[in-house]
Amino acid sequence: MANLINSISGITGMLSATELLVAFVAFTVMFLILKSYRQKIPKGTKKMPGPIPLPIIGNLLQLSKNPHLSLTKMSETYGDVFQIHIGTKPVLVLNGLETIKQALLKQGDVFAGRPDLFTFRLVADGQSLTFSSDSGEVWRARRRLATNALKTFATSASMTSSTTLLEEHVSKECHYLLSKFHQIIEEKGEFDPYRYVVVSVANVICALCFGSRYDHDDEEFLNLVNLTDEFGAAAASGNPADFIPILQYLPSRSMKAFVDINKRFLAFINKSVKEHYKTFDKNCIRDITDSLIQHSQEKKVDENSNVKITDQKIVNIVNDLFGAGFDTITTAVSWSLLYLVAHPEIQEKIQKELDQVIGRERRPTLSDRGQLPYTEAFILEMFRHSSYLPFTIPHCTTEDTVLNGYFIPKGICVLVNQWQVNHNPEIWKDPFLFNPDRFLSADGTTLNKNNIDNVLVFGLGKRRCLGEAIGRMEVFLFLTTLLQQMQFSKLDGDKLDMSPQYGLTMKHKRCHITAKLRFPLLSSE
Ligand code: HEM
Repeated sequence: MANLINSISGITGMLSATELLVAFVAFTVMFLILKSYRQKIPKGTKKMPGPIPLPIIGNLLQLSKNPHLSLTKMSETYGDVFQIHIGTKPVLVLNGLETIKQALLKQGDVFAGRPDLFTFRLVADGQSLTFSSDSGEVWRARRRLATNALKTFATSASMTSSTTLLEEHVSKECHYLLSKFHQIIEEKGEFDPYRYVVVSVANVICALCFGSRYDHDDEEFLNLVNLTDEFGAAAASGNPADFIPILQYLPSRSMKAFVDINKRFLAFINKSVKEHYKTFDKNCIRDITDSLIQHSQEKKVDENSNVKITDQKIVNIVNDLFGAGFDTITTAVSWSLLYLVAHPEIQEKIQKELDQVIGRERRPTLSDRGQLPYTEAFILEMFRHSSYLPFTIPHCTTEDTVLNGYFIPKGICVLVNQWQVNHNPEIWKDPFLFNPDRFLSADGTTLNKNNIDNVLVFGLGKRRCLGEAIGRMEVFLFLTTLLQQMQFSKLDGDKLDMSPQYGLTMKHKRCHITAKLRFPLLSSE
């Protein structure tokens, strides 16, 4: 003991008063940070496991450039429920299908919140149905309105034919898209599929929301719909700026771009909404925007509850539908084209099935879905293998709870790892192999229901994607219509780079492919 005191006094003798003060402050700060990491755990529950955080930055370095991969790796050590720290903020990471079902389905209300994140506040002036932290009565009523509006303007029957409005819009856009592909191939021999698919898909949701469409060469529209890469990068799960407040004040090129994108998006939507107000006629409801204006004027938002919603919060639901309705589907179609050129034998099998079931005289319709099991299996495998929405949008807990015996505090940000579920070797044999057959019965004639339910792409429970049905229909219609009439292939000698770039939706690098018509284009009628 005497030795220890001697050595301490020896050391202090060598230090100045200023150095001692700095050491004391550093020690106190460390102590306070470590104390802030310690949680009080109620009796009978366990503390969540997880990697030890560093002061100030937490586990930021371990997240790496691909958080879905690093968090999946961590789940092998810590299990389905674990905690990391981004900065000093705790974040819960959920893995494993059964655990995720337990949280989002069985304890759905508790896990239905959205965290109050810096980037989320920048979307739609903080009024977004999807990203704002509102998860109470107002969010529920807005969600119902959005769901009903989509149903009315997408899946109801068209006045002019026996198909749905969605089929009509997709069929028209596919015709323009195929003509455009054909024209570009004649001129240049190759094309960047994403560049054209995004306009066609955005035109479908534009038709539903605003009753309008734009040309493939409309620069203003092109600039708007091509902003999604930067949006997805900033809104991705685990953005440090959402958790380390000082980063919000430092100059950042990507954050400036994100603010700018949101402003431009809002300006585009507001312009369309304004025009709708000017020409609104309650006896002629033309599209989703009109129907939302009508709801706001008649205040028939929700007959079952007394919830009061501002007109603005009703009408700007169209912002969420437009934003969510094109990036997700464009990314699906574009990944599909890449898988098809990487696996020409799979493309050939799909085309054989299309020729047998649909032939070459008419276009595919939704009623063909049941007769095209191989095509459906391909779409499921594209969703699973790419897992291009690696996490759902972050959730947060609305009250203290217990999951798998672990204590989960109220208000904790929750990352739901869809990628881990879709690549879990306990569910999927050879998870990294692209193999549509895994979704088919042994004789290849029917889909395997159990495996379908194991793919996680649209989230689950209260916050599950409200456009899921339309999303699945649209991906099916775009792909079958394109593949029926055109054969796609990679450029000679080209090595496809299929590595995904991390974001809210993960995209492949832009690339060029080529294509040829399988028979003369079907007419637009
Ligand atoms: C293939 C296409 C699509 C995929 C893969 C997809 C996926 C997702 C995912 C993963 C979420 C987050 C779920 C969660 O946080 O737990 C979500 C939310 C949402 N999606 Fe989709 N989506 C697609 C298409 C669409 C379409 C076409 C629309 C509407 C036109 C749409 C509207 C929404 C909305 C409004 C939310 C937020 C729901 C809420 O917070 O209550 N989505 N989607």
